[in-house]
Amino acid sequence: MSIHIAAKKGDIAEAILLPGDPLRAKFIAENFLENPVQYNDVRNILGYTGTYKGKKVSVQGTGMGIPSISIYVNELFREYDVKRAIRIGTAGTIQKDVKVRDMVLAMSACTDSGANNIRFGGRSFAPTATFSLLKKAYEVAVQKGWDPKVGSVVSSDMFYTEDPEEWKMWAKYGVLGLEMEAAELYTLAAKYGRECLAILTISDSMISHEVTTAEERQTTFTQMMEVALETAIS
Ligand SMILES: O=P(O)(O)O[C@H]1O[C@H](CO)[C@@H](O)[C@H]1O
Ligand SMILES: O=c1cc[nH]c(=O)[nH]1
Repeated sequence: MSIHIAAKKGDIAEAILLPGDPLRAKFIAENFLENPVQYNDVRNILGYTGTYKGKKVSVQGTGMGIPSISIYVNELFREYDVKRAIRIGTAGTIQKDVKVRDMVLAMSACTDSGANNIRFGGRSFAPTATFSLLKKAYEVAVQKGWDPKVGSVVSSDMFYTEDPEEWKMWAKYGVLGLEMEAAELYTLAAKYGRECLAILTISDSMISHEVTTAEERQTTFTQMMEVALETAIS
């Protein structure tokens, strides 16, 4: 047991998928894993372990934002020996050629978060995905006939920014989309020497203002789930 996860050592696989939404974790467990067992319901942050194509995989919600994912990933790395952590999240597009429902593989994650300012005393760390996972996820997606976009995202502390046009500054620098957790996952993976990747589905557009429903975000972004599971067991 850790403070926020009610699992015994060994209950959680070395490879884990990390959606922000705990109900996305439940959906994956119920629709993709064989013999899923729920190991966590503390704070309704649901966690499950099962097998995928015969290999042990876990999936667990992280909640929204860097402080929340930081708690779960710290505990998963320190107390459960998780070795491979793949975030599967949603993001807002800030580029015209990245459309709603597109898949984004986050090669790197910029951030405005206070977390890395505290850690690095104002110096700038470059949170980066593990190349072998990025390569595998890209190959799986392409092999399935999908068209993943690869590039940087920004993990922001603010969903509702003071300046609603702030995203344009990131867009000018080629950043593909907005989300709220990848930079912390990548930073902690670097600290603990683990593998990490964030696979995102575009759920809304800052440019066209197109949005998807909560139901869609929970249950229909299955391409990234499949790519994440194939990458997790590779
Ligand atoms: O869909 P998830 O994984 O929660 O990811 C995105 O959605 C939430 C905001 O709606 C933030 O957590 C953001 O990173
Ligand atoms: O953090 C997020 C997630 C989805 N869409 C956004 O605009 N921001």
